[in-house]
Amino acid sequence: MMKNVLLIGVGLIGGSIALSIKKENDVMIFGYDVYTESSETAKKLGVIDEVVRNVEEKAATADLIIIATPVEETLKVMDRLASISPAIEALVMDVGSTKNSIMSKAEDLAAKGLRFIGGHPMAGSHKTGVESAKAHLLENAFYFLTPNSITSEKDVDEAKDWLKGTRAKFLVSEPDEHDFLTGIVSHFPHLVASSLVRITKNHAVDKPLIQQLAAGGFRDITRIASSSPKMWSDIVSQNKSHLLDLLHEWKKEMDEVIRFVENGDQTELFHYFDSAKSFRDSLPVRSKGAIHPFSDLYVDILDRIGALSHITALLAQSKINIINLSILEVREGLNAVLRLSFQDDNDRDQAQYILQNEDYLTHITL
Ligand SMILES: NC(=O)c1ccc[n+]([C@@H]2O[C@H](COP(=O)([O-])OP(=O)(O)OC[C@H]3O[C@@H](n4cnc5c(N)ncnc54)[C@H](O)[C@@H]3O)[C@@H](O)[C@H]2O)c1
Ligand SMILES: O=C(O)C(=O)C[C@]1(C(=O)O)C=C[C@@H](O)C=C1
Repeated sequence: MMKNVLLIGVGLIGGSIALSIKKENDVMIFGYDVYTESSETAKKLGVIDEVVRNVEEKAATADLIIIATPVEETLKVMDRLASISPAIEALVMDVGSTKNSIMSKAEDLAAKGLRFIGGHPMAGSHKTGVESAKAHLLENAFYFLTPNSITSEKDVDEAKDWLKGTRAKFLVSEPDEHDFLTGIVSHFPHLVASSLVRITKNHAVDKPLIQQLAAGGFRDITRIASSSPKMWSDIVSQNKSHLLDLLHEWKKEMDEVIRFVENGDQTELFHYFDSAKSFRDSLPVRSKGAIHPFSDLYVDILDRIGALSHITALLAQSKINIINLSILEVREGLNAVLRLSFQDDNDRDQAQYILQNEDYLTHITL
């Protein structure tokens, strides 16, 4: 029997989950967004089946409701759903990057009959909006589920079943453990990336050449600073306590770095970089999520006119879509490394095959 899914917040993550649900289920997906243009675009793209204007009416007949708004908005949407009378029967899930505040709200609303399970896919992008949604965005990524005290095993299984088309790997966790872990690997790095960009911006006022030079490493470490400011200001407000601890730890770490640099002690500096390198190199490169939102291929190229266009033309002829492209190192006349990002491993492997046949030296990892 056809089921009804109501998506509230029709953006990158909500749209991607809607597409993955469509793949596996006989469903009608109804989309509501504060910006009606977003839900209208989603309908044109086939991400949702119908644009919703009256949330309360659709919620009453939905089997599943997915809240995919910025996390401060999620709290308001939850209140709104809990105030519907008679109480809605749908399983309600969210996708927010924080879980403590949302799950404590869910505990409060459980008394009003709101059947809620928290969720957070650990993959995404700095891009926003339904135009960037992909059915396979969350493939192989970890997907946190945070049940509350009244969530039954049956609800957890129901949630996993709805989300099976994401091909994500589920992790059931306590909300506070979730916020601690994601604080370290996602939220805190975000603050650091934005602070690096701001320091650079301040210097660029007097020295505009900085903007031209900020390529390679700077772009790698600051990509996430291009994400949605609303999404991130909401996340930081909701994970305040863990982030304050981490920021104090970071200050101490920087004091130590200042000491190493002041002392000019090569051995201390070497160990500092070496221990960071060992841990970074040990991270699983093939898993999706925090480290690898897309599949990358590295290609050695010569610094010659037409070198880039030759590669992009070869891939275009085979209809392989390059999601992103960057040059990691280039000094005049020497080899450079071109990093090509693809939507998935399949595209990457095909690209590798084509380029190797043309005698390009390619690598999956650097
Ligand atoms: N972007 C990522 O990498 C990522 C990954 C995992 C989880 N998340 C979480 O997913 C959620 C959505 O993020 P996104 O990246 O899809 O953002 P997005 O900006 O692409 O989509 C959010 C959508 O919610 C809409 N919206 C805002 N307030 C609303 C409200 N009150 N009612 C209805 N719609 C409203 C916006 O108009 C927008 O279309 C956030 O909670 C975020 O923390 C994001
Ligand atoms: O790849 C990115 O652009 C992301 O920022 C994705 C990322 C992350 O930090 O890993 C960001 C926030 C989400 O809650 C989950 C994933």
